[in-house]
Amino acid sequence: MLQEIACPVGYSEKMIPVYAGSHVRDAELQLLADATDLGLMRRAAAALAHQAVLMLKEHAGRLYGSRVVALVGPGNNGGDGLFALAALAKRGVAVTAVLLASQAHPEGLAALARAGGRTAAAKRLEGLLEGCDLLIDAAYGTGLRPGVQLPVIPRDIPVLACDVPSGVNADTGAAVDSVIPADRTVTFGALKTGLVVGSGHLVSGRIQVTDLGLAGHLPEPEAWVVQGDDLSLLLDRAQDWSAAGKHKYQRGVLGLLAGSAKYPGAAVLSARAAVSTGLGLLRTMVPANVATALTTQVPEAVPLEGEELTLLLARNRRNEREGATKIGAWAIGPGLEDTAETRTHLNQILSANNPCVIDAGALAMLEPGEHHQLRILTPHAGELNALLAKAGVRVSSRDIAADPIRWARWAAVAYDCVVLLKGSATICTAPDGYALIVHAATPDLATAGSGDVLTGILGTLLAAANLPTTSAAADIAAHMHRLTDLAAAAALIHAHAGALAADEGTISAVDLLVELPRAARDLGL
Ligand SMILES: NC(=O)C1=CN([C@@H]2O[C@H](COP(=O)(O)OP(=O)(O)OC[C@H]3O[C@@H](n4cnc5c(N)ncnc54)[C@H](O)[C@@H]3O)[C@@H](O)[C@H]2O)[C@@H](O)CC1
Repeated sequence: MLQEIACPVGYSEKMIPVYAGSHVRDAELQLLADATDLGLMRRAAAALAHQAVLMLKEHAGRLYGSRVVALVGPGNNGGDGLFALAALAKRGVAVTAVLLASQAHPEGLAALARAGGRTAAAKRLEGLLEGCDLLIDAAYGTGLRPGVQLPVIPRDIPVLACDVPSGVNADTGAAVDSVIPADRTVTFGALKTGLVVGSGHLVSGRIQVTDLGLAGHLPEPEAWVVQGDDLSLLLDRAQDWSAAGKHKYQRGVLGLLAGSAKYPGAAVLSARAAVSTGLGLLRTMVPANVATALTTQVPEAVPLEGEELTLLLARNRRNEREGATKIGAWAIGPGLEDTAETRTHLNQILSANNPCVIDAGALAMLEPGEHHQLRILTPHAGELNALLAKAGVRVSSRDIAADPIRWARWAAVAYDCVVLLKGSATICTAPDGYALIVHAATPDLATAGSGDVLTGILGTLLAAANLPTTSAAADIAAHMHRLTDLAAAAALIHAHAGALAADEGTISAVDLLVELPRAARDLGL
């Protein structure tokens, strides 16, 4: 789902910085050490009440006489909820704070009582939800500890989450089974990691970031969320992308090693995606039984035989000095099966040190520990799991879902390359921790062949980026960042193609291909 994120003006020029929830909490505490009043909480509560008003107008069609129930926890999150209820009560809304614990924020309780709001015990929640126009979830925010059990809220009641949907770990995106999904989340001080990845991303709804003046108290962001209009920024950091005046070799030559009798379509999908993204020339290495289908469906592709590969890789090395490589990058893996021949080709290609994207079948043939390769691995959670296991790191798919940035980073370090972890929130990360997050526009992107399309898009971007081979890379960290930018750029184009295709109904990988040229053009490629 495309996550709509609204930020205050001036919050971020382009990419939206993301911070671990606990870092934001620390920054708030630092700020409070300077100012001991309830200023921050009042500002947070005012923003929460404002969004509640918008939601009431949208869903109930009125403000006066509407009914709002808030789940109020024992900490400051509950305090925010109580002050917000008080503000709503002053505007004629019938408000009730359902107290989940024996204690609640004292000043918040006093403000609610002064405004004429009511409190109720948790056992009365079910009855109070009947006829309720809006539920404010102010049970737990960044202070959540493990082991919480939350009440079930009927799906037809709109939910506004205070800071973080209760049950979500704001540092990681993990969520308890009883998490309360929100239609909208007002988050305070900064966008939190837990809202944009993992399960947290799926239950946060539309996000409104409220500035609390924490700048100067926050550490470096943990990651950035990138959206469609960030594409040019991501690409421009790598090079001049205008195709004007370039011949086909300068627009990029991509080698594709893909396909098998079992998965012939994967090679075709990657090849078509590469060509549709504006590649100069595609050279394809596929098994004989896939070649005919590929030539028929991608007539632009020029087949590459085993012997020619050896010659070409040698020529690549010679031409590098003249600045004109014959194959600029490789896309390896879609539909690939582990055979002796495949391994020979794979090793040949990898030893040439061209920038490459490694996907699907090729991931299973990769070993950790080779250093300084300009590679992007594109696993889904299951493949990441296997990659980590080979590197001696035992985690379950559930662990990965609960803290995807962390495990994607582990793999990036173990394989010393960029990792693009696919998911409804795709995470692109370099070994030094630089990370970008791209949200899928539609859950339908999780369809067979969708990853093959992504590999083709990314292959084209890599080929056109004219990156040096490893030996020429003076500053490997800077190059890893460029690869991360390109990986996120490919994910953005892929996501936008998905959004365009979803406008027409449910989507298949072929629908993505059809929309690719328009998606690339819309985003300014
Ligand atoms: N610190 C500040 O200055 C500000 C904090 N704000 C709000 O404060 C929140 C953080 O406040 P807190 O640090 O008080 O944390 P929370 O209010 O999120 O939760 C902490 C409270 O919940 C209890 N708790 C946590 N997990 C539990 C579990 N599993 N079972 C039972 N009880 C559990 C804790 O014992 C504690 O009483 C933010 O999310 C935000 O909503 C905002 O008001 C802005 C300013």
